[in-house]
Amino acid sequence: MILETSNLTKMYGSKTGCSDICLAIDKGQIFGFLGPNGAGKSTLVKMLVGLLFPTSGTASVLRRPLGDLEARRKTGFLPENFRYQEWLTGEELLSFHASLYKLTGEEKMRRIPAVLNQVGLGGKGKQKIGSYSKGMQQRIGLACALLPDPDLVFLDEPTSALDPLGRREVREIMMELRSRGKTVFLNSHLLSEVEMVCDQVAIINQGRIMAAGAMDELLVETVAVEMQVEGLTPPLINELAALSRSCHVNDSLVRLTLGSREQIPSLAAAVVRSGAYLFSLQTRHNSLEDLFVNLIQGGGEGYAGSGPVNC
Ligand SMILES: Nc1ncnc2c1ncn2[C@@H]1O[C@H](COP(=O)(O)OP(=O)(O)OP(=O)(O)O)[C@@H](O)[C@H]1O
Repeated sequence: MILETSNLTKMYGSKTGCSDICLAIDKGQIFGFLGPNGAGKSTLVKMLVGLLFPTSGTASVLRRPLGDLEARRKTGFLPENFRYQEWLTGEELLSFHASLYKLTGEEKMRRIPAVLNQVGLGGKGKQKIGSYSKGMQQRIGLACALLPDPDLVFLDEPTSALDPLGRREVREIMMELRSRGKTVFLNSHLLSEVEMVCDQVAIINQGRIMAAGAMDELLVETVAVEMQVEGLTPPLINELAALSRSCHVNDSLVRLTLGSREQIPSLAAAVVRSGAYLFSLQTRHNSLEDLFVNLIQGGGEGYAGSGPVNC
């Protein structure tokens, strides 16, 4: 495993940053780490890149203990709220980061133009960072993270300042990294983006992992159903709610989430038995957003696929 944590916990005094985090992430994956504001995402990433000491629990990064210098040299990190020295040019900033990574002179000469091209800043390296647009600043941050050709890269909201084309380019960069066997740990609020690129995801809320697994397994574990029913009565709504994980009624439209497709006939049977009229029943693609909203708003019935949960 490229990254493993076991009961990793961070307390800020009596306040929980994150608690009992158990993850195991394999090489060559794009791993999506999701959660609402204040859930504990940055706390976990900061522990994994060596910026915070855990209160308890253990972790290994690139098969070495937390804080190991060799592992840090092969780890890239794009923080969420970065602010680089505006008086430096893009090349000077990269050169500074290359020294921090202890790249040799030859590596510097090779990697700096390579990462500038990779993030779409080819030809812009001599411009001062103060003159960069927000999107360009995000790109130069990504270039810093990719500078050592890392085996593992943590990207905290890497596309928040980018336009749709820029977002697509960053997705392509992540996929290209994966195709070379690199591992990407992606923190993002953009669920559709995570759904497009990630192989595995974990959802965290109030410091605890609520769901984790391979993306395709998590999304088929629930079935979303929409029914058009005339003559809904409170007892019928109660019966439908009892048959489903979640049930929302708006006039004659009933939206439900089921644990499996096998439960669909019992919904139809309940409607017919009650004397109401079933005009339509359709299943719809369950998006990551559905899963996220159900878990966070529904108080969290956890799902665990065969994926990245470690304990
Ligand atoms: N330095 C700190 N001192 C005290 N509490 C902190 C500190 N940093 C974070 N917290 C608390 O820890 C919890 C997790 O915060 P964290 O920043 O890890 O969440 P997050 O998921 O990254 O949030 P966001 O998506 O808003 O960036 C929150 O309740 C936050 O208030």
